[in-house]
Amino acid sequence: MAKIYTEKDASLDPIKGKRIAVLGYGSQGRAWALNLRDSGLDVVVGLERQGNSWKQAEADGFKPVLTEDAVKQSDIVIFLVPDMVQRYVYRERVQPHLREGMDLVFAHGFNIHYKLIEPPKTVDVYMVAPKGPGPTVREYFVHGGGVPALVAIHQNYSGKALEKALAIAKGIGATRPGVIETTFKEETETDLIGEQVDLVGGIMELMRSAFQTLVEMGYQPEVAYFETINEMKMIVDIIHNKGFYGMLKAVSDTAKYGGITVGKYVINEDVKRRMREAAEKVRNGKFAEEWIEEYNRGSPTIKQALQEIQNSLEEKIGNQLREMIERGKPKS
Ligand SMILES: NC(=O)c1ccc[n+]([C@@H]2O[C@H](COP(=O)([O-])OP(=O)(O)OC[C@H]3O[C@@H](n4cnc5c(N)ncnc54)[C@H](O)[C@@H]3O)[C@@H](O)[C@H]2O)c1
Ligand SMILES: CC(C)(O)[C@@H](O)C(=O)O
Ligand SMILES: [Mg+2]
Ligand SMILES: [Mg+2]
Repeated sequence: MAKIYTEKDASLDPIKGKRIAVLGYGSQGRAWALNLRDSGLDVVVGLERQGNSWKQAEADGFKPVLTEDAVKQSDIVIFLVPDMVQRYVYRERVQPHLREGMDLVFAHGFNIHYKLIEPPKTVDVYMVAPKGPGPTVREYFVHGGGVPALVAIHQNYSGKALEKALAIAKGIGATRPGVIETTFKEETETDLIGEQVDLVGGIMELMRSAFQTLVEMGYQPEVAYFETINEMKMIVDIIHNKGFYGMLKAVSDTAKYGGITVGKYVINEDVKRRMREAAEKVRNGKFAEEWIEEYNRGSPTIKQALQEIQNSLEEKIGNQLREMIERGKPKS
């Protein structure tokens, strides 16, 4: 059984009075900086230059400073810049100012697990990895909840790394639901595998393939959009609240029978074999190598795919229907 920590196991005391540098003010950076500040902690936002993130941080009431100035004045440094950028930020802005006893904190284990960053033994290195997108980390916190997270310790120089990881988790709201103890290896590999085969890649291509199938068969794209893409949230919300059994209870017997039989026919052993292949590429480091190379070439695959998706029929139809979709959303 996994070790789960909740509010009663965590205190802010181990990090009270310490200054926390949040490096990056994007998806997670903004959520963490705001949540930690609202939890009464001393946060400074560190950024590379005066761009959009800088303006956003100022609009939220922070006084951002350059990355290395944030590092110099802080005890705890949280890496919330993109994974591919972290090793450069570490090498150029963090490492030269590292002091014995400082903490390096990650929201995902990529750079530590694949040894792109190798900190000295005299600092604590730990992770608090929210299991949800940054804007949700903020939204749940504001409404009194929190997104569950994983915590892991890579280096425990002080002997207090777990207490501090739990304090950060509490500060962002994650101990309200609970946090699970893991390792950098388990978090990194499961996070990458999950987002590839399921959360990001799998679900998107499942929905797009279903949409395209209906349209290619001559059905109206608007009808196809509501059927294969828009309704997904409603079904997933029921799974989220009540599990698969609860979802199957909520749909018709016709949908139950069709779903149970055809689901396994479409998402078959062959699909699972490919999931396993993708997972092995994460485990043996091939995916990391491939992603680093893509990033070093200027991320052409990402750029091309974003353009293709933006111009796709499903996206255009979705944008056309967005007003209608918005009108139907609950008002409170
Ligand atoms: N996005 C998520 O919901 C999510 C969820 C869990 C964990 N994480 C992890 O959190 C970390 C941050 O990811 P994110 O998605 O929030 O990042 P992001 O892409 O939203 O980060 C953007 C921030 O990084 C800065 N930045 C971008 N390029 C930079 C560069 N070249 N040099 C310096 N700063 C640069 C931007 O100015 C901005 O402030 C990653 O380790 C990621 O794996 C993200
Ligand atoms: C939000 C996700 C997909 O769970 C996260 O892992 C990320 O990398 O953005
Ligand atoms: Mg991820
Ligand atoms: Mg994730």
